[in-house]
Amino acid sequence: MTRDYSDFFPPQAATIRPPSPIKQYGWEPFFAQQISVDDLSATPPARVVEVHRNGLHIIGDEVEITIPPLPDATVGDWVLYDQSRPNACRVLTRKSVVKRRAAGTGRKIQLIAANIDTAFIVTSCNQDFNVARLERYVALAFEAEITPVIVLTKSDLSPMAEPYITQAAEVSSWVPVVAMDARGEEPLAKLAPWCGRGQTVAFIGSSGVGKSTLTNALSGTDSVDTQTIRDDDAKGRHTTTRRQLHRVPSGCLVLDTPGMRELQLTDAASGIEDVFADLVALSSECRFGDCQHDTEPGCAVRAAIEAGAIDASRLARWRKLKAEDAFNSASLAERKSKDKALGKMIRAVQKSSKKRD
Ligand SMILES: Nc1nc2c(ncn2[C@@H]2O[C@H](COP(=O)(O)OP(=O)(O)OP(=O)(O)O)[C@@H](O)[C@H]2O)c(=O)[nH]1
Ligand SMILES: [Zn+2]
Repeated sequence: MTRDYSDFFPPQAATIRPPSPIKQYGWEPFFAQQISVDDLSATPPARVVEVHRNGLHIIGDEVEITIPPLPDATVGDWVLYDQSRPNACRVLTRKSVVKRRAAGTGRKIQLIAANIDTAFIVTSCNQDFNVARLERYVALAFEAEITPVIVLTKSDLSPMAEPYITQAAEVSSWVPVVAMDARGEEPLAKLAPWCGRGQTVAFIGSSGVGKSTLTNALSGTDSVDTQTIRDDDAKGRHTTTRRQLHRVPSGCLVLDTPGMRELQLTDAASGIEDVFADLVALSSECRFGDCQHDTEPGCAVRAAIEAGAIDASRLARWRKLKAEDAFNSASLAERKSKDKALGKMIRAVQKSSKKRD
């Protein structure tokens, strides 16, 4: 009898080879279940890792190529690469998508990025810290179906980071808060839970809060600023054209697109409801279904404020965010309409946003 000793030997090289490119780029069952085995061999999946003016750079298993732009694809999308008709590649259903409305006529929806798993909402422990802004970004992430994480940088500069952490934690009980000095080793360890292999992350926040510093910390380099590709645009100004996913040593993919940094609140009604879920729940107990929580009798929201259970400023911020969203989401025609209520609300929002940033 021959005995099988194979269990005593180390695994064969073949079984420990690195994951396939698509796994490294975040391929997972959510996408796999959208395609048949036939699709898989005829039109292999590939991820859009970079968008530039004349095409989309895609990477898959044994595929790395630039294809013509597809009207409904953006950075982060998975496409089924059709070699014979590259300009007709199918875009797979997304796990998440960030969009915005273009300025100007038509206010068409523009896709910013797809299939982001985690949005790191970055602010610093100093005068940049602003609860209303955090709520706005968290609402955007919820709306886009992205996991938000609040990152407080410059904890080394503030003798008292604790009050900032407490306030950030009050934004939503669903959103973790991590504080750090973005310049050292801390980011790698503290962001690790969201930065595993194939995870796609993005940094959102105002200028100067440390987004590039954090990106460099994950990359283990200080190359982000210097690597930015800049093109002269028609007006002779320098604008960055880079919209790309880059892989970092931990195996996660960091999205770097200027559009992510300048997000407006648009079409985010349900994201706002999620951030203010406590107020939404209370509203359902108001006597009137359309209660404005103003002077109406039987208002559960005002009762909670009077009882000290919620802060009046939180109600004010909820209203402002809803108004801002309604304004930004309105079509041009709606904006021009003579609807007095909308006009009044728009003026109020414009006035308050001038004060804000
Ligand atoms: N002391 C300290 N400085 C930091 C920290 N994070 C960032 N900085 C510094 O703050 C400055 C701005 O950081 P950036 O990473 O360029 O900020 P950014 O968010 O990428 O800014 P934009 O590119 O303008 O959007 C740099 O000089 C950083 O070194 C931190 O945690 N502690
Ligand atoms: Zn009410």
